[in-house]
Amino acid sequence: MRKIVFVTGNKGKFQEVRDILAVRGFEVIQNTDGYPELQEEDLEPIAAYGAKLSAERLGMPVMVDDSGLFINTLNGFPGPYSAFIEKNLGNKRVLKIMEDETDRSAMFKSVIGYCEPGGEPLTFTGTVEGKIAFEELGTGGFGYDPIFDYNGKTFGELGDEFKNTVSHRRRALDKFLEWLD
Ligand SMILES: O=P(O)(O)OP(=O)(O)OP(=O)(O)OC[C@H]1O[C@@H](n2cnc3c(O)ncnc32)[C@H](O)[C@@H]1O
Ligand SMILES: [Mg+2]
Repeated sequence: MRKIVFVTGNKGKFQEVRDILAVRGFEVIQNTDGYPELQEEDLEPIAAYGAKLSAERLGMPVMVDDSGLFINTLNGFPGPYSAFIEKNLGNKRVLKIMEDETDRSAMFKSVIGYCEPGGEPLTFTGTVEGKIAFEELGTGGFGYDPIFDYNGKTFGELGDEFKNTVSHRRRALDKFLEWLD
């Protein structure tokens, strides 16, 4: 089994990456040392910086995952601020902001950053389109999953096993694995 270190403090992300990569013959080891997240307009530079910094600090190849929810009618908000908004407002307040909006289209995006010590960071991006639900539904997943509607059911309702076949994270990891091979 090939081993890979994943720097993240997010248990939900770790479990998904672990499950998706296990099937492909990887053992994923979580490292919770963290890295300062740049304030950027998009996720790629945040993931690249986090991967580079972590690879040098730990002295081994590492991966990170910077992800977020982009709501079209809010010009992509919360996007790179997704963690901050999740923590400080939460799903109920996001639903409140979206209360009177008819365009509910949204996108989840995941950027996997990978770097080896002394090397340049690489990024692999995956997205999935959906809609902001009108209420929180389901107990699966984590974070924004209960309000992210994918073809009529939320990721919270659909559960991890299904989510992992179509998610932004799965799509980003597919690209990463293709590159690794
Ligand atoms: O330690 P790190 O990896 O940075 O963990 P984090 O939770 O801070 O993660 P991000 O900086 O990437 O912020 C992304 C936010 O979006 C949420 N999120 C990311 N992927 C998600 C997914 O697949 N489903 C639901 N919410 C998600 C996540 O819970 C965070 O609040
Ligand atoms: Mg974070």
